[in-house]
Amino acid sequence: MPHIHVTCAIIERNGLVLAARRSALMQLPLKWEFPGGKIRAGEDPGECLKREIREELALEIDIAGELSPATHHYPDFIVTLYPFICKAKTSGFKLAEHAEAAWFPPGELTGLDWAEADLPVLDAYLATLERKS
Ligand SMILES: Nc1nc2c([nH]c(=O)n2[C@@H]2O[C@H](COP(=O)(O)OP(=O)(O)OP(=O)(O)O)[C@@H](O)[C@H]2O)c(=O)[nH]1
Repeated sequence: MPHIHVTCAIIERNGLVLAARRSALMQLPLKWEFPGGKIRAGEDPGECLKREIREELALEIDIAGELSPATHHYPDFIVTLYPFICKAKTSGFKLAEHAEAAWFPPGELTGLDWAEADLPVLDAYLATLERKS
């Protein structure tokens, strides 16, 4: 079974968080995710993430922190997500691959239909916000 290693970005700006919806043509069609992508051989995960966010959303980010990696077994592949908490330098983005993307108040994120691997990541992120408040 293939095991892929994927960075993903929890991008914050003005108290909102960016979530993106996979296109109908992608794996896990129409599921919401934290945008990112596969780490290339020898690539630094943070650099991978900045590259992916630039390619997919034309957005520049700064990395502010990271959460523990989370491994999930889908029926046909295993993914380990490497989640980073990021700050967007601007609010505007341009979709290159996703069906849609939008800025959400953190409390609304749990209402989205997430890729299963993201659920523990979302919980861990929301827990960091609880600890801050
Ligand atoms: N980017 C991203 N992928 C996720 C998340 N959760 C999750 O299960 N995945 C899965 O991890 C894989 C990442 O693939 P991708 O298609 O986003 O990565 P990529 O841009 O490097 O792909 P490519 O090189 O095939 O174009 C997909 O199978 C996707 O369904 C997530 O939060 N973000």
